[in-house]
Amino acid sequence: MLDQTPAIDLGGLTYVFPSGIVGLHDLTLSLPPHSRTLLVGANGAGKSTLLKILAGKTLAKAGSVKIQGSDPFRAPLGGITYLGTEWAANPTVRYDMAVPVLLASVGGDAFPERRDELIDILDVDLSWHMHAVSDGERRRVQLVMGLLRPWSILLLDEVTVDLDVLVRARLLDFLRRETLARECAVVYASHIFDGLADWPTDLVHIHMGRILEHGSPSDIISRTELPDRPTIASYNTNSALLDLALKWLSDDLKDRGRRTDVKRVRWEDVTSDEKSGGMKSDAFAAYFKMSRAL
Ligand SMILES: Nc1ncnc2c1ncn2[C@@H]1O[C@H](COP(=O)(O)OP(=O)(O)OP(=O)(O)O)[C@@H](O)[C@H]1O
Repeated sequence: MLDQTPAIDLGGLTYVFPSGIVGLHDLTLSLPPHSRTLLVGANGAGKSTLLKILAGKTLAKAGSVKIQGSDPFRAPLGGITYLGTEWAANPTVRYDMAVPVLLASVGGDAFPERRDELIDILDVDLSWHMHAVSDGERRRVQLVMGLLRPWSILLLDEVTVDLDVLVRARLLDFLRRETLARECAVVYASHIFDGLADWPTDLVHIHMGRILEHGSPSDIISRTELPDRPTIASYNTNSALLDLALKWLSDDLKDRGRRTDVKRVRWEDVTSDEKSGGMKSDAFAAYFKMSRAL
């Protein structure tokens, strides 16, 4: 019988920052094995916050998070790989260090075939030294290091932004092949939709810490009325996915309203009633909207 355990399963997940600001509100989401999920949302929507919780880096205040049936914070399974942009800013990856030394330090020799395939796909030059590479070249090394060990859940937070289009396309193709060949899943937050039309199996629209939509791109695109004219004057696209993202983010902006029109409210300002059971009350929704719009 096929294993039906979802790759990722969230039940009423709510996350509150230490400052008291609500970051994620009541997220319920199930992503199957072999899925490739694209998180779509404006800057500040909550994508990184969610990816860090999935990676087990932060503990959510309420609700449940299960990665292949286990809580990634309390009972980490291993096999979760999180790749974010902060790695490249770490001074230690800007020392005069040869790339083969770095790859060996993360166990490259244990996966020689995979290592060599990734070096080829990401077009990494083994004579590079980390103090003398471009941002995109440094990113390629990060990706080879991060993808070396076969992961079961891969969480990518905008790490393809500084890759050239060819390397990005080859990387996305590699990830697609991985999800087809093994029981693994990818969640990818990106603002770049070029070439992604056929890549995701799942789209998740996040707005101000809430999931507004989840489904397959074809289902969502077929049920969404997309404007026949560009959402932004003189910005013409040939991609239904990009049109959808532009529509979602335009609607989100209207829904959020002007930043100057909202006042900051904190978690403790919400009554204990609303925190415990009435999360969907108008008062909580208004609180949540205000807290996220600042
Ligand atoms: N430590 C913090 N305390 C309070 N609020 C925070 C904290 N860190 C982030 N935020 C807020 O949480 C919201 C979500 O941030 P997050 O980084 O998850 O957004 P994002 O969707 O990944 O955005 P981007 O596309 O810009 O990367 C933002 O409004 C941000 O200002």
